[in-house]
Amino acid sequence: METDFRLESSLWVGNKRYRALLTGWHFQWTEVDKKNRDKKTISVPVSEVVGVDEGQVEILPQKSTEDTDKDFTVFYVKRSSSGGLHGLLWRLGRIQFSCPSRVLRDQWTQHLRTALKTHSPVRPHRLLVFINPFGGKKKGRQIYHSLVAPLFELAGISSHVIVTERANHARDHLLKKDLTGFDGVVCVGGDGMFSEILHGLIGRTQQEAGLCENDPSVTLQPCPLHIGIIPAGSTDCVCYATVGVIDPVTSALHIIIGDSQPLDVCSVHHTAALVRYSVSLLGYGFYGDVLAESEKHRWMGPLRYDYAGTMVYLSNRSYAGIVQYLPADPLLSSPRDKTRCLSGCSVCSKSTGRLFPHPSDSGSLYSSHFSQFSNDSEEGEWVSVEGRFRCVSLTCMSSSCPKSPLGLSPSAHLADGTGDLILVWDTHPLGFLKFLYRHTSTQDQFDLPFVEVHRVKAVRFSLPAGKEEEAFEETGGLDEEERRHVETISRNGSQQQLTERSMGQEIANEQKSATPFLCGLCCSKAPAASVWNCDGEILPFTNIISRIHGQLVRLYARGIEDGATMHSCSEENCERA
Ligand SMILES: Nc1ncnc2c1ncn2[C@@H]1O[C@H](COP(=O)(O)OP(=O)(O)OP(=O)(O)O)[C@@H](O)[C@H]1O
Ligand SMILES: CCCCCCCCCCCCC/C=C/[C@@H](O)[C@H](CO)NC(C)=O
Ligand SMILES: [Ca+2]
Repeated sequence: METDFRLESSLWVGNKRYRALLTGWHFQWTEVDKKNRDKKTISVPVSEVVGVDEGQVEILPQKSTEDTDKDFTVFYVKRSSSGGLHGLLWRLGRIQFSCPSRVLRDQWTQHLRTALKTHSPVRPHRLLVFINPFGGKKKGRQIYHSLVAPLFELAGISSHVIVTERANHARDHLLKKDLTGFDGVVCVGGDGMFSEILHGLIGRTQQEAGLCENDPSVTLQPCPLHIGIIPAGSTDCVCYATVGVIDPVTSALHIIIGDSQPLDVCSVHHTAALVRYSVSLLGYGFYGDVLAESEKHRWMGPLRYDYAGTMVYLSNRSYAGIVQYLPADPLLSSPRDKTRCLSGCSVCSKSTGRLFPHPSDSGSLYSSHFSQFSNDSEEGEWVSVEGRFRCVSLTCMSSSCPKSPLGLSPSAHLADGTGDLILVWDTHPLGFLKFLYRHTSTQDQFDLPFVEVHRVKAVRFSLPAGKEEEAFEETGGLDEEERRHVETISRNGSQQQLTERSMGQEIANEQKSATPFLCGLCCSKAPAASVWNCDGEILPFTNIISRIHGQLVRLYARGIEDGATMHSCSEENCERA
């Protein structure tokens, strides 16, 4: 196989002579001096070659080609350090070769193109792109058209672009419209836009598979379309945690070369109905209160989270609750094992076999039906704890973000089929501050006596008996519309739920009146219940059941690259800042 693509010859770059070599998996070029001695080599995996063009090609300020008949240009991924604890920035590298003859030039371009097709079979050809024109600093359109579209064009990707006109436009399109011919869906925006795509694609896939999303025991069908995220929001946590940097060009290059990163998704249910999906944070207590408080100060922009964080911290709240969880197999990994889920993570790779067993395998951990909601299953026993909590958080991944470079749970895995449940018991204000502060450094936030972390497959939360009534009275309970909503979901399935009612802003608005913080600093009586923050949306229910679905979606990403150990960095395909 390797030898089929082998091509080696002398080529020129400007007035320097190079020996270029294409083997099956790598394209490399080595400068050769006048005495025929090798100088530096640059080696690029074929899978990271973006495109090959005849002539001398420039893409900036716009694509132009000087069609000399002995030249060709190769575009490839070039890395540079992000300078932080995190991943590597990717840039478009470009090199123009001159050949002694046109025949040799054609041989090079043909061989490179064939190698590309053979070694990068999963590259997208056609993409559906949704741009939120109002996300983040409202630069989504500009980011896409100036930084991303020229790269897609260079790589021969055709895209159908939709600029969204309202919240849930992208989600509804994915649920209802013809998606034939698309290889993937790209969102240009923040975590809220990603969540729309997530809900649209998961819903569409289950609809087509005839599966009911309401039932937490149903094994959901993984989505066939990949998701690409071009970060252009005020919070881009999913992008940061799966790519390692928030950078539109890096993300566009991951999409172009067809990188594929499976991602666990948590479904959240109330009684017999799906409420929402979550990937980064399902948080009750502190994170719920911060979101509820920040919604009241949207005009502050991204600063509202800092403001709300401070106010909620000062309000010094804790909440009573019953948390039940189904532990994951402790022999496979632990949230305190000090490992990090990096590109090529072995824990996630091993999980793939467990999550998607061959039909002939018997006795697999994940049978076709989720029997984990009963205690008599061989898959483990539910553990129950009750008390007062500062916060209860569940995350399917590390949830690293610029504020917390290692994340809510630094050793969580993107695609191992489990989530990390973090229980922060009621404690004195300084203790809680220490816990929060440790998120911003490399200090272990779990190494505190009032903090527990468990790797889990499912979680239930309920208010203690008696408190339910109290919370219901404080929040006004479910209003008539919400009751109808739940009944509708139970009767008709979640598709109707998704299309009938936006789960986002309306709920946030309705719940504003119920926001615990309203009784916050100024009143004496602390509220009995907080609200759930589900990836930045407030949930309309307190008692919930959630289940982690392993590798339910795939992103155009590869996890965080560890700059220190990157093979290609040592081969000078890396520009260190
Ligand atoms: N055209 C539109 N008009 C209004 N809202 C929209 C539009 N398109 C998308 N949205 C909604 O905007 C919300 C926020 O979008 P996004 O995540 O892209 O930006 P953000 O600035 O990071 O968000 P946040 O305000 O949550 O931090 C999403 O939940 C999405 O549903
Ligand atoms: C004294 C310093 C306190 C610093 C506290 C830092 C804690 C940061 C933890 C951030 C976790 C973010 C998890 C991601 C959540 C997203 O799903 C969601 C939507 O974008 N974002 C928010 C803010 O809810
Ligand atoms: Ca996980």
